[in-house]
Amino acid sequence: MIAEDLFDLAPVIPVVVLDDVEAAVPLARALVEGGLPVIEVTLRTPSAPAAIARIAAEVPDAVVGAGTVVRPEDAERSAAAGAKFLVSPGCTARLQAAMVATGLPFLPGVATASEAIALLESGITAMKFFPAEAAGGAAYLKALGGPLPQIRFCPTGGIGLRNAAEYLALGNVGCVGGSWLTPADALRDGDWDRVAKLASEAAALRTT
Ligand SMILES: O=C(O)C(=O)C[C@H](O)[C@H](O)COP(=O)(O)O
Repeated sequence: MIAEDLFDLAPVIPVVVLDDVEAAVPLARALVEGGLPVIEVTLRTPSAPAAIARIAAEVPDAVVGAGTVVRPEDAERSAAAGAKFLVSPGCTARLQAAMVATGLPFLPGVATASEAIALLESGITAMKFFPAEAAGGAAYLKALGGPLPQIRFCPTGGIGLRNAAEYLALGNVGCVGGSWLTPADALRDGDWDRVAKLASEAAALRTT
């Protein structure tokens, strides 16, 4: 799998912050059932590597990756846990080298033309655009597509059902990411029906 393949699997990548590792498998099943098989588990919580491992082992239809990869060792331990892809909010040469070394597809984060060009110099054409809304939103991303049409982005940060379609309509957007599919209270209460419903609403967004 290459990073661009993630764009073809689903219009939305749920960004998951998991405290309870026991929630990982039912949560992943609910997202898959709703039509969103690509799942990003952020490394913001200590349970993330175990959650990734559980989903990789027990939910074969899910494509589980690691988010909030900010240190080289984050890339290594995510790969060891069984992550199928990596996502970072920004990128440095060291972090890029560590992600490349895993052999996994990855979406490095950028917010400016210079950051995007630096990655293009390494042949990387799939990137995360973060923080999407705060950095300028769909209008900004559309403008980047003028001089840099070869890059496809996964915008993340401030995206929800209300504005996802605006991004997905852009030619340089492969998919969008966001945490709105997995509200903290739904995870706490084990309300998997609600998660599946949010996922199916989002899965229906694909316009192409
Ligand atoms: O954790 C990471 O790797 C990030 O880079 C940031 C997340 O993608 C966003 O925080 C999700 O944004 P919201 O949907 O606005 O909650």
